[in-house]
Amino acid sequence: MRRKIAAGNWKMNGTGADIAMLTHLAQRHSDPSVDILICPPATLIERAARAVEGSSIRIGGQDCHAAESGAHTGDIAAPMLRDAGAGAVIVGHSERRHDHRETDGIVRAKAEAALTSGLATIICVGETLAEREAGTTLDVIGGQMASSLPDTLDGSATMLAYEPIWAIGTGRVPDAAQIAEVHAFMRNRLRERFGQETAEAMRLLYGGSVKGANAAEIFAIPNVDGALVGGASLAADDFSPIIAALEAAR
Ligand SMILES: O=C[C@H](O)COP(=O)(O)O
Repeated sequence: MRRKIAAGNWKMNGTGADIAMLTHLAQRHSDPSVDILICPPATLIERAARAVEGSSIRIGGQDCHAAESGAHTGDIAAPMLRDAGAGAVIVGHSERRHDHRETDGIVRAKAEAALTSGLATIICVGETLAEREAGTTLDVIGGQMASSLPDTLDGSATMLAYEPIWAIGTGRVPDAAQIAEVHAFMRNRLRERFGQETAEAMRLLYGGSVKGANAAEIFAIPNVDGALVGGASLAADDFSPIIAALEAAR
């Protein structure tokens, strides 16, 4: 049975003052029946990890470099994230793919580095609005999966996040049938490539305008094992109802 996960991606938001949010969240969810992960900006990882010590909240990075160390100004290696207190990392977010021109090959190398370092790894895929409207969504997702996922992976340490780009930060969410179709497709593709055991162990997250108000409906969709939440993960009052909806969906 896959344990559900509510993952928050703070993106380029947050300063030291926002660490208090984590303490509130930890108090509200002292014994959660789902995993809770917060990925703050790199500047806050160490402080965040210290703030949630002894609680069930885990801290993750938003990106890592494919190399273990070296001359890569401004980048952060997976072992550095571990050292700072992170237990997970997101790779291949559409904002990284777009802003930093990260290709599937780069995402795959990052995922390999993250998994090798012992970080739980969330690999993101998702189509643009033009691709959705052209009817090529499954081709796009299939292609991203084929080229962004490492050939060998630990299903329990690897998560796949479906994030339609047109739903990120827009308030626009695919309908339940659209999410169900993509998630079933992803599970099947995983089964074909990695076998039943790995495919069943991998958690599939949905991301894109998840809020307290739509969380229950999204979590009722088959093959949705949790969410990758942006805007609504910044405040405990917004993220908490999403965690509660996920717990109720078990
Ligand atoms: O990583 C999170 C996603 O990009 C979703 O962001 P959002 O919840 O603000 O739409």
